[in-house]
Amino acid sequence: MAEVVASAVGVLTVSDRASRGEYEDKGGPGIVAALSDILASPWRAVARVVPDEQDVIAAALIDLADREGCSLILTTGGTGPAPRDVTPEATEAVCERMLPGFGELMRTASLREVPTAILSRQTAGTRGRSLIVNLPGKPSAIRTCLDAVFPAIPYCIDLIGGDRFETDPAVCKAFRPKA
Ligand SMILES: Nc1ncnc2c1ncn2[C@@H]1O[C@H](COP(=O)(O)OP(=O)(O)OP(=O)(O)O)[C@@H](O)[C@H]1O
Ligand SMILES: Nc1nc2c(c(=O)[nH]1)N[C@H]1C(S)=C(S)[C@@H](COP(=O)(O)O)O[C@H]1N2
Repeated sequence: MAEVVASAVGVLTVSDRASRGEYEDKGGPGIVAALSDILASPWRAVARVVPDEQDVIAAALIDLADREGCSLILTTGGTGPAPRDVTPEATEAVCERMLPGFGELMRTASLREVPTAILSRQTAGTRGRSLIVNLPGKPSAIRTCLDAVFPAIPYCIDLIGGDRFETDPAVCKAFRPKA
C-alpha cells in the first residue's frame, strides 16, 4: 500500500515582541487553525518565530523551502510601512519570481474590514517548488487574506511542481482550470 506523506507547510511568524516572548504568538497558531479548516489532504506545520530582521527572515524562508521542502510557506507580520517592517523585502530577496496578484487581492479583501489595509505591502512569490505568501501581523487578518487567495494556491503549487494540495470544498473551492 502506498504510504501517505504529509505535505510540509512553513508557518513563519515575524514579530520582534513574539520572538522575545513579550507576547504570546497568536499568528502562527492562527495560520495552523485556518489551514486545519481549509485543507483536506494530509499536511504538517513547520513553525518558526523570528524577529523583524531581513537576513533572519530570509534565512528562515530559505531553510523552510530548501531544507524542510515546504511547498507552501505562509508568513505573518512585518508587512507595513514602519522601518522595521521588512518581510516583503526578505521575500523578494529569496524568490525567483513574484506573484503580485496575491497582494492585490488580499489588500482588496482586507479593505472591506479596515481602511488601513492599504498599508500592508504583503506580496507572494516562488522559490523553486515553494510558494511564499505574506500575511499581515494582525491575527484577525490571517483568515481574511487566506480565504481570498486560497482557491488559487493548489493550482499555483501544481504549476511549480510542488506537492498536491486538496481543500475541503465546503470551506474553500480550489480552482484547477485543467482538471
Ligand atoms: N504574532 C503575533 N501574535 C499576536 N499578536 C500580534 C502578532 N503580530 C502582531 N500582533 C498584533 O498586531 C499588531 C500589529 O502587528 P505588527 O506586525 O505591526 O507588530 P509591531 O507593532 O511591528 O510589533 P512586533 O514586531 O513586536 O510584533 C501588534 O501590535 C500586535 O497587537
Ligand atoms: N485584514 C486586515 N488587514 C490588515 C490589517 C488588519 O487589521 N486586518 N491591518 C493593517 C495595518 S494597520 C497594517 S500597518 C498593515 C501591515 O501590518 P503588519 O506590519 O503587521 O504586517 O496590515 C494592514 N492589513
